[in-house]
Amino acid sequence: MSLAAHGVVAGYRRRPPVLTDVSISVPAGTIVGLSGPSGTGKTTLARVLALLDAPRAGSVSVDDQVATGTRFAVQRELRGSVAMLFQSPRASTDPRLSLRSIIAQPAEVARRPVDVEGVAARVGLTPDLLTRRPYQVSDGQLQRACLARALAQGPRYLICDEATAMLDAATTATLVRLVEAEAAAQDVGVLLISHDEELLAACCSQVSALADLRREPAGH
Ligand SMILES: Nc1ncnc2c1ncn2[C@@H]1O[C@H](COP(=O)(O)OP(=O)(O)OP(=O)(O)O)[C@@H](O)[C@H]1O
Repeated sequence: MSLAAHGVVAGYRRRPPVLTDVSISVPAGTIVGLSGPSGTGKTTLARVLALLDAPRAGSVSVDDQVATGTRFAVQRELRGSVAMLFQSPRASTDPRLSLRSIIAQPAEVARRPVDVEGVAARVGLTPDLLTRRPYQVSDGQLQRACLARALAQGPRYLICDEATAMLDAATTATLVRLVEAEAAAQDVGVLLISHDEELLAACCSQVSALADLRREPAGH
């Protein structure tokens, strides 16, 4: 059981591809680290693995089932199977919504029942915070709400793309412990993308540099 990219080629519009023949596997229940210099394509790979963007070539599979589309066009069985936690909780939340609505939204769109209080408790958000809007909570609290939103979808895999880069050391440690607990308790496979080599070494069973996942086409 794993989330896997097989020979993925991906990029933006007519520009040359950012990723060339990249393969990676994130086994269920494990935390795999991904490092690499800025601008080399980690977020691009994350978005392809999260079934948000389609690869130009190659494929993504979730528990051996190859994804046939992206977003809402992905086959029903894989919808919501990969969740993503982004770097900036403020950029990835609607400032007009309460934390309760933010957490519930993706599950509601997918017409799935969601236990907002339960999932909020799992990430350490007290009920009084659920009525607040993003500007009324700290970055750390908002990132917890984003994690709760991701978990509310019942994902089999979670991709954290520099999700702690804007948080202080103590909040980073708390968030990472929460993610570790989810991986262990729910058998969620996690891809942890970070520039922080110490963080990756501390919590990942395996760490890859993006450059090592890439095989240049023959002749290059
Ligand atoms: N929406 C987009 N349109 C066009 N080019 C893009 C877009 N997003 C990213 N790129 C380009 O693709 C390349 C890879 O970007 P990407 O964000 O995947 O790298 P990254 O390794 O995640 O970087 P960072 O560590 O800074 O987040 C960069 O050259 C970037 O400028």
